[in-house]
Amino acid sequence: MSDPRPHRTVQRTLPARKRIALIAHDGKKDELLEWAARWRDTLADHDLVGTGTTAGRLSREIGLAVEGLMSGPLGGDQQIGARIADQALDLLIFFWDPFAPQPHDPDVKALLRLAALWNIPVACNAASADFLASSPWLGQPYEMTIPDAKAWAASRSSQG
Ligand SMILES: O=C(CO)COP(=O)(O)O
Repeated sequence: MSDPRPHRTVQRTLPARKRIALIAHDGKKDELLEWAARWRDTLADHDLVGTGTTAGRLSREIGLAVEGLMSGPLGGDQQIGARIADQALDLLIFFWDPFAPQPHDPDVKALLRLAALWNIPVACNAASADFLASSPWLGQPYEMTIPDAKAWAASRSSQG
């Protein structure tokens, strides 16, 4: 059986102006809003995207420009995941609720899996988000490694 794990990596440079996804489950939305209000000026220097309800509240209540995708239970987590796979997202701030099972838990798991796979910095609560937002790399290009998708596809097609 083939090794189910990509071994080769390539370099990816995250741009100085980051594309940041902001997401919160209902039980965590107030916490995310509070956090985003504290970091408002920092966040305003980057391109923000969010799942529908979260993005709407960030725009309305804090005045941040946030591109709103589909609401999470309707596919928004998957849309964010697709951006990760396309290398079109640089940071994920996702306050998921450890106390509330979601009807779309498989989508949440899929999003977190893609973030881990593609080496995306992720914050899951206010403290980890503070660390990300205060990182010197937030406003600078950042070099990192990601799986080599071409080598992965080539090795799998040569086995078939
Ligand atoms: O459910 C979510 C993430 O899994 C968030 O979606 P909303 O921002 O639309 O509430």
